[in-house]
Amino acid sequence: MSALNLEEYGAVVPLSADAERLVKSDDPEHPANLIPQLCREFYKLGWVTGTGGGISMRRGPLVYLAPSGVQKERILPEHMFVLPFAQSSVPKPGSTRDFVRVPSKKGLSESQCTPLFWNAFTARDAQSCIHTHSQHAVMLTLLLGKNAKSFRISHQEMIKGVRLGGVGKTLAFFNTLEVPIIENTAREEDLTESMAQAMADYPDAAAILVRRHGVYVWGPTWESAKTQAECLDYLFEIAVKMLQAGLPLEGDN
Ligand SMILES: CSC[C@@H](O)[C@@H](O)C(=O)COP(=O)(O)O
Ligand SMILES: [Zn+2]
Repeated sequence: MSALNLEEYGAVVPLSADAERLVKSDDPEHPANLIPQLCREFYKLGWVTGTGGGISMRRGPLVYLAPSGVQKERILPEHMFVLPFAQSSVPKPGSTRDFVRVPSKKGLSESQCTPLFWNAFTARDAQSCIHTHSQHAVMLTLLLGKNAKSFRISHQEMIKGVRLGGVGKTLAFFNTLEVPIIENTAREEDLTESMAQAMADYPDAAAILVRRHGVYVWGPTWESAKTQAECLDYLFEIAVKMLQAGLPLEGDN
């Protein structure tokens, strides 16, 4: 039987046989417990309503993923998919994926956001990535207009909660925050290449906005990804209000 070396946990876990223990833990900080709990919080913020959006986390050599198209505020630890981080290619839904653990409940498939989460894990070495359908993000992309390739804002205190590239040093009050905007596609997974390209074009960006859809935000820890998602959502919301009030997003006049 093939085995996955979980060196960090001092154990070699045989694939399939012992996989259930990957999602059973008394530790509230374990991804299998945290993902359902955070999805409940994000639901209350309007970030993951109507089944879309979510969060993925890495733990050692593994990636934890929620199921697709389910009520995200009701998912349970036993609904988690677990994939090894080391994959020969980005694990797109429907392609060959080396699951370490799949839920026994029938009809579940891993989140359609999986290859997009993977972009953050591979290009930024992020440990967690959040996808929201926040109306603040969507409304901002509409107000900025079809030709806007990015969102820029300066002179806002909450900029200080955002990190360079999402994983580096925090920005300063006098820095200008810039978040690229990509066009939406019919299927979530079809955003994979344009998100990767935007991340390459904007190495300092901490997130990617998707026009008429939402945002992807990541961080070096789940706490940092959540903090940055909150700061960015605040900035998206205030930017919407500033644009509606006819105020410039950059400068301090
Ligand atoms: C209203 S559902 C929209 C979703 O298909 C899509 O935008 C999305 O975020 C996918 O999330 P998933 O995790 O596959 O349920
Ligand atoms: Zn989405």
